[in-house]
Amino acid sequence: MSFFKLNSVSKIYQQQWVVKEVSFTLSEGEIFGLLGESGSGKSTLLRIAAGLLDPDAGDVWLQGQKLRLASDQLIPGHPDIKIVHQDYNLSAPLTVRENINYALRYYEKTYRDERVDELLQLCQLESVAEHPAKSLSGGEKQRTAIARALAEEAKVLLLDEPFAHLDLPNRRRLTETIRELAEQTGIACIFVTHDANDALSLSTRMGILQHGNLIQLGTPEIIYHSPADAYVAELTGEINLLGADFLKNDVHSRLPDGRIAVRPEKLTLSFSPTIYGVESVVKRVVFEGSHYKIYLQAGHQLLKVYHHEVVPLGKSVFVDFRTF
Ligand SMILES: Nc1ncnc2c1ncn2[C@@H]1O[C@H](COP(=O)(O)OP(=O)(O)OP(=O)(O)O)[C@@H](O)[C@H]1O
Repeated sequence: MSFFKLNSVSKIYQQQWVVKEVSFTLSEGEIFGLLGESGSGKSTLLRIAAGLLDPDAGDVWLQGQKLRLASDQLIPGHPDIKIVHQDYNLSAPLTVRENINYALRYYEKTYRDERVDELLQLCQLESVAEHPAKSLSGGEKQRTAIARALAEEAKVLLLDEPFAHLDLPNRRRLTETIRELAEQTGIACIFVTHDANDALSLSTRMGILQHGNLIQLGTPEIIYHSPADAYVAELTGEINLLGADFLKNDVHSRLPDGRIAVRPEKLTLSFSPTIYGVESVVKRVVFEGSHYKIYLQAGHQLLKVYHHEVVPLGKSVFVDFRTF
């Protein structure tokens, strides 16, 4: 029995599939990233998973129990499944502590105070506990919204674009918070994002949504290194899509369209001929911090390679494709 399961879930709006027969499962403590472009159906799927929206077909299961339809309930949703929306929905004049406390207003005071302290610590909010919500940074607001959602213990946490509008330090902090939450409480988490880096770095497993279809499901490593098609390859990072005839040997696996997908970091560049090296000319050089991205022309094929030092424009170099 899986902990949390979406079983062939579909949603149709105006005769269009917005979500089409999507199935996946989550174990306890798992963090599942749902990656897709704007309009791919991520928020719709998340609302169905929360029990807030009825699917047109399929069902959602938590610990072997089928979720009741939203339309069958006075207050839609499930007590063990919490969702944090993009707008946070905090009470601006109240402090962080008060915002979390409010979610526990029906509980006895001693328990409430203890639980709020625990959540402040878990969500790294102790230093801003007495600050009003309106004065918080985007990252602090997001963590407060998560703490409030988790005030009553839950089994599944659903996050709609949790990294949107966050700068890099806040993204890192939130990543850490979500990881710790999953490890310490065993909560299963689904987050939706249109940013491949967030999905790759946080997910234990992830799914790619395109026009409502879940086109690939797997660990970040599998999806990054063995994308199902050119769309997934391009969505998840820099990629060289080599024409079907570009490489004579078949050491690289091919995409369904016959092309070969190779990440730039898998290629090596040398300045003297090598046995398998493909001769090419440097067209453009871009500094990207940890490396230079070198654009090369090899016959009709444009290539991208990462290199540790700058290379002069127009120089002839050799690219080796054997390295994996
Ligand atoms: N209530 C509705 N009625 C009609 N169409 C809808 C409704 N809700 C969503 N849609 C459509 O369904 C599609 C998927 O929307 P959804 O919000 O799930 O996508 P998304 O991947 O979350 O997009 P974004 O990243 O922009 O939030 C879009 O084309 C949207 O216009």
